Amino acid sequence: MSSSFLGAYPRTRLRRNRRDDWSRRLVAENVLTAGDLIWPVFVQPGDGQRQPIAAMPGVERLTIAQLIDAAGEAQALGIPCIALFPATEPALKTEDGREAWNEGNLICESVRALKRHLPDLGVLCDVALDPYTTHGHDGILVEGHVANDVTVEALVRQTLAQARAGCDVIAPSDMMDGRIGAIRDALDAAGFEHVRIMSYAAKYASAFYGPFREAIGSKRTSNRPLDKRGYQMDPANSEEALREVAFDLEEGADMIMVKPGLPYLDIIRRVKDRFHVPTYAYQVSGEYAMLRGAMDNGWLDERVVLESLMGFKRAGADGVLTYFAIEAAKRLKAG
Ligand SMILES: NCC(=O)CCC(=O)O
Ligand SMILES: [Mg+2]
Repeated sequence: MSSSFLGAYPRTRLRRNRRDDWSRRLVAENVLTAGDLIWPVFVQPGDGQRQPIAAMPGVERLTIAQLIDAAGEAQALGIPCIALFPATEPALKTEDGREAWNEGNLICESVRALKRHLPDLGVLCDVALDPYTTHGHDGILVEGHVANDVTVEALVRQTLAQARAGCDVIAPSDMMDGRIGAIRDALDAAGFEHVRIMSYAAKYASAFYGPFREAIGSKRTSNRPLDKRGYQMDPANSEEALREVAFDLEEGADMIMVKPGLPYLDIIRRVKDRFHVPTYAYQVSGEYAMLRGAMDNGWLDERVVLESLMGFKRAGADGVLTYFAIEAAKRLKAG
């Protein structure tokens, strides 16, 4: 025991700094601001009503016109960037997911509209085939397995379509080997050397993505969830996550992501300590559903939103993709 604890009472009292609001703020080690948030938004075709997502109460699919309004609100709240995910019409889905590189697809049209109306808001586009394939896998199947290299060629086509539409951040979420290098080369060759890459570098095969699949309409009709363990990481592994991140950085990633968030805070910390690069967490749909469900039932109060986001900052994340972005930014503003 250190000498400060000798005698009847401690000389060093950690509670002193906790006594008042001003000194708590003065000693705070981490801060969470709206500038740390990326807001994922689901876009739907047509010009109908906002569509609720049953497993994500409070989250709705938006038409492009509704997206522009919502994105304007996000920007006004200080959120730097939004991420777009499409609810693709079933008729447009194919074995090879070719709608992904159709320059007129819902995502490309959304990006063009956003850039026209809100040129200073960052726009991030996911790169992977799952919203566009009939089978729901992130790539092209050959003999029942997602084939790496033909999928990478498809992802490059998808990337270029999104970059031409005006996308600022390409975010490959497919976990194919070598895709970051291929995408970087293709972007540079096409004159898009300013377009950033945020790699989903350590993306785990997780059951926490369940509600997302409903949101983009790639949920299986059978009860058996789609098995993506052939390309996404095993939750048992963390050394492997460091190798994934190392390769993606070598291949040219500007920012890297760990996904899901809350059950993988240890990975964020290890990645940050090892590589010292811009690192992001994705608080995924299942994490949103857990917290939202508990709040809606009165089992947890709403402070859990900012507390969960601060957890990512403390773990070493520079920012968080979160469906709570608007709500969190409003809370931060309210103080
Ligand atoms: N590529 C994006 C996702 O898979 C999101 C998962 C989620 O929010 O559950
Ligand atoms: Mg990889």
